[in-house]
Amino acid sequence: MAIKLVTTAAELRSEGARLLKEKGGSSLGFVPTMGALHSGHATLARTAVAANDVTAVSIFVNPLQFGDAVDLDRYPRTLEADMELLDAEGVDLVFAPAVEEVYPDGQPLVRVTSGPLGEKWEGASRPGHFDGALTVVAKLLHYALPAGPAADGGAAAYRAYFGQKDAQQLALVRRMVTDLNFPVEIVAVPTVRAEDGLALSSRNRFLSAEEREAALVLARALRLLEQRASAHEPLDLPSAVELVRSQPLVELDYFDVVDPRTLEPLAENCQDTPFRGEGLAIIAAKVGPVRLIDNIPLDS
Ligand SMILES: Nc1ncnc2c1ncn2[C@@H]1O[C@H](COP(=O)(O)OP(=O)(O)OP(=O)(O)O)[C@@H](O)[C@H]1O
Ligand SMILES: CC(C)(CO)[C@@H](O)C(=O)[O-]
Ligand code: BAL
Repeated sequence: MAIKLVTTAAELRSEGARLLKEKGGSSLGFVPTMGALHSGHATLARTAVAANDVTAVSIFVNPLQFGDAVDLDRYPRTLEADMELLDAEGVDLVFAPAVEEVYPDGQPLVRVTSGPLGEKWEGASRPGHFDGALTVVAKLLHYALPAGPAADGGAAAYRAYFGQKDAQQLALVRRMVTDLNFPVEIVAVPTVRAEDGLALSSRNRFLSAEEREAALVLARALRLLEQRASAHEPLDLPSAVELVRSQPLVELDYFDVVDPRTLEPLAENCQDTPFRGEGLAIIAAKVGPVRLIDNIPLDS
């Protein structure tokens, strides 16, 4: 394997700098993950590798973003397989720190606050989740920041890749880097789906065959709205909600159409008038033991 595994922030820094120098490189791509990698993550890695001289991926199951200890304990950890997948995508460096490396003093006293944008939707169901996620993303972005000048003497370009599947996380990360002046470009990667439409997620493995089949209604309902939007028809959100509610194994949490940046509902656009403009249909539901989220951009 050409890929290299590092476990400390110091190693990540020195290896990153060494690789940039060795490749005469002027750009570093960084992909934060929690491991248990699937084709969605592979696409993030591939996108980063194609656009940068050096690519680093972090694998860290961040306790700070889990409210539920059971969810944290059972989160899948598959480092060996993850390394193989990333090696095949041409990733240079994997940063897989222990919890003590990231939080040497236990719980951090000072954290990033996600504000009102972090309290709605996913934040309402998982209180504190986005403060925990943004705090670790801030730390990871600092760890991976390319050191030293690029080959041409300027600063190395620094890009970080996030999936559109976690739309609220993406919107919050964008706000964080803007509001707090992080020197990194955030690149969004479209959601990768299974052939039947289910958005890939590390937690899908906990679905039984029957639950997985039932979960397809999420993507189906989103597609319905997408089709109506592109046909310039009224979205008729209530009928799409009804479709999801008709599936007994699916316990719907929320389903709405929102502004992609603020995640504020676009209520007036969802009923009887043809949909106009840009929106994002977002959905979350519990299917068996798993909380699933999905979304689809609407453009009309
Ligand atoms: N299907 C997907 N398509 C594109 N990007 C994805 C997909 N699934 C996850 N990602 C992105 O990969 C990065 C790491 O996500 P993470 O490790 O939490 O994986 P995950 O599959 O979302 O796991 P889970 O949903 O169980 O938390 C995030 O930026 C996330 O948005
Ligand atoms: C961005 C992230 C790696 C932070 O722990 C996580 O929330 C994820 O995998 O989406
Ligand atoms: N992909 C989002 C991370 C989480 O569910 O904790």
